[in-house]
Amino acid sequence: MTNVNNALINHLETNVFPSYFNASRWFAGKARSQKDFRIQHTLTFGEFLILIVEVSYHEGPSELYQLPFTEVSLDMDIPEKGVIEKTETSQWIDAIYDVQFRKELFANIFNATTLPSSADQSSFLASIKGKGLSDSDTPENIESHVLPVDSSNSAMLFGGKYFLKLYRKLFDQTNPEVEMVSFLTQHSDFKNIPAYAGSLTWQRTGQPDITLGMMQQAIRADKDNWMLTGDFLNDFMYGVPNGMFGIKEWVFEQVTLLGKRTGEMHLGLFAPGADDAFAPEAFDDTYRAFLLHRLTDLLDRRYALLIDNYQKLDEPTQRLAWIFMEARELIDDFAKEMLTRPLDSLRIRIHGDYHLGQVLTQDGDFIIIDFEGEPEATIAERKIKHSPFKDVAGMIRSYHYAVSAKLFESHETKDISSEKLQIVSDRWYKLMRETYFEAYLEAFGWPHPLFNSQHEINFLLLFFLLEKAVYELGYEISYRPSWVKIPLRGIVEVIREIEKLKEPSVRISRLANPS
Ligand SMILES: Nc1ncnc2c1ncn2[C@@H]1O[C@H](COP(=O)(O)OP(=O)(O)O)[C@@H](O)[C@H]1O
Ligand SMILES: O=P(O)(O)O[C@H]1O[C@H](CO)[C@@H](O[C@H]2O[C@H](CO)[C@@H](O)[C@H](O)[C@H]2O)[C@H](O)[C@H]1O
Repeated sequence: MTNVNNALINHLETNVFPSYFNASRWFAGKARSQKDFRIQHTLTFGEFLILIVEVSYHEGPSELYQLPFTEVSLDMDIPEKGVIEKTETSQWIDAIYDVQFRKELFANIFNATTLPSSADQSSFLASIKGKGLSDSDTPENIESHVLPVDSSNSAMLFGGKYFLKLYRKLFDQTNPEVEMVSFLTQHSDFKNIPAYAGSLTWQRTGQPDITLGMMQQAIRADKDNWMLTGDFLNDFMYGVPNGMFGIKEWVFEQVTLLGKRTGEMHLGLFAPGADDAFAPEAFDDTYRAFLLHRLTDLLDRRYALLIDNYQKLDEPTQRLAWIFMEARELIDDFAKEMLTRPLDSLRIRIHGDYHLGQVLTQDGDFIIIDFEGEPEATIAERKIKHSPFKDVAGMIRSYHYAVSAKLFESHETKDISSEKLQIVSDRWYKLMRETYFEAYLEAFGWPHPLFNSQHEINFLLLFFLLEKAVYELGYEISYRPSWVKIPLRGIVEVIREIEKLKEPSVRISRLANPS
């Protein structure tokens, strides 16, 4: 049984965790000024411990992280990233690298066990078994390994059939992903997600449950849709230098299928008879004010970021940035319409961070993953119901990203003028957007309570396209400065569409060619 005394706790907090956490891919606080690392709870899980570590910062809210913990002998082969500390006699490791810990996780979910995790019985580790876990996959002989997926969480595979995601940064609530995946698996006909197989929750008396992990059926994915769309574009791009605009019928079929699956996902989430967490809601005043506030706040932050980084941008990107800055009033006026427009469409729980990378391809069909919601949003925001057009806008933006990234960054097109590339890229994007969107609406047999009229459809789609592109601008400035022009082009495109809705006299002048 793993044991930690006060001296060890102190040592870990002071001497070990600052460097260990900062070297871990899953730690989200690397760029923040860290104050301290404190083991807030040590939860007993069979022979193992799960440490709940609070990281506090000099500014902003603190964060909670989960670190499974155990001591093993020095001769046990542990990947470097799993070794928390080596002593002369043993090594302290992240317990996910111990086969016994993984067995314990699987067995607890399989048996839907609830274990006391503190001596005073005030907290429990409760496992739930989902419909996707077969009774015949008994824990005794199940093989397991940690997946090399290096992201903000850790992942394990059991018997080649079950994928378990262990959440690292914890929310003080049930993770939205568990709510979404279990709802779709257990209360809808939607089949294009990996079925929910179970979860592990930390339960505390008088406080909200905290999700520690979720298990789903494993997907043998050939690739994700970002890669698939890249293949479409590689094919398309060969014709471009020869003045050919050719898209294979197969591409339209795949984009149509994605529109259909997206529609079916939203139909699965449209559940008028469901309880409060999933029942559709109206565009009431509080929600409208929330949306406006969110967009205005995002715009303020993005304008500030753009000004701070303006000198680092190349000239064509600076020109796009200018169009965006000049259009602030137009954008603000458009955004304010959210308060006053008649909107009878309904809103529901949605994916929340929907893009081509979140759709895997398997056996010629699509499987949708990663329902955790938008990384920048708070946990409460991630559970808010939205128009499903927020997801649709996310996917449309993704097609725009795919074609922009390919045509403007590839060797094959380097001798073509940016004006010409812009025309070709716009044409490809519009065709995909239209194909995807038509197939999406078709899945509902429009009209539908989620999309009340063509006016509402146009307005909501434009609103969420704008919001998404403005969100992406921040993501690119922070992580991929050479791609800043992609969301800026997306913003300019929305500006042009807003202009079209206005009288010609208030159209702003085109300061530059958006290239
Ligand atoms: N059910 C699954 N089966 C197999 N692999 C999966 C499954 N779900 C996700 N993956 C793989 O793990 C990666 C990370 O999953 P994701 O849900 O995006 O986690 P994160 O939010 O930590 O990035 C995906 O890109 C995919 O390659
Ligand atoms: O890591 P997540 O999948 O949660 O999402 C974040 O990273 C995405 C990039 O990996 C980012 O997506 C943006 O870039 C994609 C291409 O790399 C593009 O397909 C998306 O349309 C675009 O939004 C996403 O915004 C961010 O939340």
